[in-house]
Amino acid sequence: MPPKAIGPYRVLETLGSGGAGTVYRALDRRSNDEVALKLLSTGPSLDDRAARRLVREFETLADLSHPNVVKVFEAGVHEGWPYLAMELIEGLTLRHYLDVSLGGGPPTPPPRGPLSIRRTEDDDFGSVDGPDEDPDDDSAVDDDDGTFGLNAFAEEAPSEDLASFHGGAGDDSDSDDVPVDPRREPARKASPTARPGATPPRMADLNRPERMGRLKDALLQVCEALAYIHGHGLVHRDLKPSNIMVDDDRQVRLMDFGLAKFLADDAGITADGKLVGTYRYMAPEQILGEPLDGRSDLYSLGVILYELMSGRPPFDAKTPHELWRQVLETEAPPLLALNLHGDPQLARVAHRLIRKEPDDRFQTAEEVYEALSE
Ligand SMILES: Nc1ncnc2c1ncn2[C@@H]1O[C@H](COP(=O)(O)OP(=O)(O)OP(=O)(O)O)[C@@H](O)[C@H]1O
Repeated sequence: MPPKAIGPYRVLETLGSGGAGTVYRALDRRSNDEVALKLLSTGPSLDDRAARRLVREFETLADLSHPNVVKVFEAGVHEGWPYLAMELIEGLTLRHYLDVSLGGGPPTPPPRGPLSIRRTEDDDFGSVDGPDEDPDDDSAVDDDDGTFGLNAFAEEAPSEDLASFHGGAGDDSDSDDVPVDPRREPARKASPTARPGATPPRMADLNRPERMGRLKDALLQVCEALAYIHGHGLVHRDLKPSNIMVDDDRQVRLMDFGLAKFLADDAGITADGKLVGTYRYMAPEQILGEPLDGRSDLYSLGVILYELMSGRPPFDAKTPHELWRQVLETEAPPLLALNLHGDPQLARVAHRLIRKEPDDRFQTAEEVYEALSE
């Protein structure tokens, strides 16, 4: 049962839950405006000092204003748990917006005018209707036939407990002060990722011009948002498809910005030893607990692009340990080997974004924007 009220907000319904808490549709009783209210269920225990820090950090965010960054209104504390009031987005997360496994994705929005962002004249966003595909054809075939597995679009649970990778309860090793050490053997598998009942889409579905147009359009807007926050000296730290929402007008909003930083220290580790972020999208330097900058977000953007183009993440493993090994040591399979008819320019952009060394990636979101526009 959701709470009836949180601070000055009346809770109307539950919108969804994630690793860090639950999001409600709520009414601000002071203004009668509807907001999205995120009640965090993880994080520091909120003594007075932590509560002051929460309010201070989110005051900074509330000052930010960009059409592609979700507006944060205020932060508060409800029965010891922090909450954030933010702009209510009527739309879908990027994953669902581009999900072809549910019978072709959401209804095609009507064509709209140019976005408020820069765009080159020859951008090709494809026809709105796309080529004829049989929506009933859900034949499950394997990767060799050009489709991908059931768990291709799923995400892992974030904030896995590092202690669980250190040999379990009997392990008295230095788990408290070791941020992330991929050489350690994990004690258990990563959370299950398959989405029950999902039908593997075909590569032809992934490559539909209408879908590729939506993907490119959304990513250009993500670049705008990243350029803005990086320009303010901030790093998102947990960029992934579920933290990107697309509203009914196809306007993208970057979500959960600032949360990872609030929940963790500079190395991305929480007070109780958890790594904040979502493994699949983490840059090598983030896994290693090294200092992050905007290029770490660009790595995450590359994973998103690779995954949404090929139907599988660049590094796919059953355990965090194996995933970290791959991210640190191996090269991702060529995207165009997985998706023979994928867009070569977008594939090049994805591969450059997921380079291991930040210096070898695109250096700014503006550069990525330009490359996506070519
Ligand atoms: N501002 C918002 N407006 C409308 N719906 C929202 C908003 N923020 C979140 N939601 C909805 O609530 C769901 C849960 O969001 P939440 O941020 O808790 O989870 P997540 O991003 O999927 O995972 P995590 O917190 O682990 O990163 C989202 O998938 C989205 O559908």
